[in-house]
Amino acid sequence: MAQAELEAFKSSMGEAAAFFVDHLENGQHTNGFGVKSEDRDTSVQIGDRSYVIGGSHEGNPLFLGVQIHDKTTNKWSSPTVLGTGPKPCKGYSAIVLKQGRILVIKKGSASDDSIWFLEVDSLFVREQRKLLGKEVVAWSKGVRGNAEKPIVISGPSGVGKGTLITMLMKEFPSMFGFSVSHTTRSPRCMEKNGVHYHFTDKTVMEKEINDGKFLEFASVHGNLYGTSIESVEVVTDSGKRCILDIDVQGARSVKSSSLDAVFIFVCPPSMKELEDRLRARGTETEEQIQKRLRNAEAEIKAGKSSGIFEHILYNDNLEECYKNLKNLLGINDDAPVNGVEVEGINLPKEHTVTKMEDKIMIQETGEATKNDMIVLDLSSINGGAPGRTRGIVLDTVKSS
Ligand SMILES: Nc1ncnc2c1ncn2[C@@H]1O[C@H](COP(=O)(O)OP(=O)(O)OP(=O)(O)O)[C@@H](O)[C@H]1O
Ligand SMILES: Nc1nc2c(ncn2[C@@H]2O[C@H](COP(=O)(O)O)[C@@H](O)[C@H]2O)c(=O)[nH]1
Repeated sequence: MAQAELEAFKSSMGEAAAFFVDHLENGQHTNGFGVKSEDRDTSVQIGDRSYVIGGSHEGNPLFLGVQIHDKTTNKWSSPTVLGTGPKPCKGYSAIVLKQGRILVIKKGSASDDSIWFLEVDSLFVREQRKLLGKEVVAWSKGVRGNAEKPIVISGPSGVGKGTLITMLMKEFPSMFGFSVSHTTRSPRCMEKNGVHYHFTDKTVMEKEINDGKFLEFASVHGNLYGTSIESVEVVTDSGKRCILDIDVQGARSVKSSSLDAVFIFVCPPSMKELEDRLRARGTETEEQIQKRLRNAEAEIKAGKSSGIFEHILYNDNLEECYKNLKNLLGINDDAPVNGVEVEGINLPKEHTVTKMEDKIMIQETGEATKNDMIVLDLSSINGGAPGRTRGIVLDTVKSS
């Protein structure tokens, strides 16, 4: 589009402050068959709205921008953007999918950073829109293949969750990975930042929660704890099965999220034994021990009766409980010790994109092209914002 045409176009579309619109699509995107494959910004139209993808988000050069133009009001708006989105790059192809998603393909990017989904009217986005009372869109990174279900382990403080998880990770280091939570509590003497927890400040954590960076969070024994989306995805991306050690409130939030997990609750043999273990650990003051024991009663009740947990383990004899944990996870001596294979998606730098039902055809363009075509099968995609969109199947069709 020439500069003069662009200016005329921008004024006819209403004012988009400091946002360069390279081109806007016309009706071809409304039926889901439209394609954009030029440099810089791109846009797709869904109903009366154009979603313009490009530039930067709120002036931050590390975050790709999203703006919405509403045809009925002729107004531009900047939605709240949830999730961790792609960094801006040279150009994008975008295509409208079902269920309020836009597939965004980055041009010339690394294989683990090429496929993204912008959710504009998914279940998650609708919920967040209602919750926040404002316009919301959410990014989700596209990943090839599926991951094994994460494991959520809850139970009262001192019951032995950490001990069991450590045993599992020690015996199967390439199979399991720990989701490192954020917390506002102070580190214990042996605890390392980034290993046991991400120790953080309350204001910083609250800001990140508001920015949609957390899968769940809760106030536990007087401090704020939470699982960032990144903490889970980092483990899953490395091909390992993710383990979350979180309280019952957190487990409840995860249960109602898009993360399909296995939920395990660990019970103590008695309250007396729980108290003895907490005291023997020697990490809490008397006041904190009392607080944790008071909370334990309610947690055990909720753990047994809330319907969140499909497995209840009693940690009396440690070795026996560990064996039961391995059994319910289906780990026996014949189980493979490797995680899921992780592969990126290598896409040609210059390409055109077409859509046919659930398949996206990516055809290389340019002088050195071999005319091979990459097909992304999206018929089995699952998950989505605020986490990854998994289950992309990739095929290459060689030119004859
Ligand atoms: N079956 C068991 N028998 C005796 N002691 C145990 C048993 N399991 C764990 N312990 C001990 O109990 C203490 C508490 O265990 P652990 O720190 O793993 O609990 P936790 O559930 O992770 O607690 P928190 O929620 O506070 O992090 C530790 O000192 C641990 O060695
Ligand atoms: N909801 C969440 N609960 C969490 C998270 N990380 C840990 N926890 C729970 O907090 C208590 C106390 O832990 P401690 O390390 O201070 O002893 C324990 O029950 C954990 O399960 C989290 O990210 N979210």
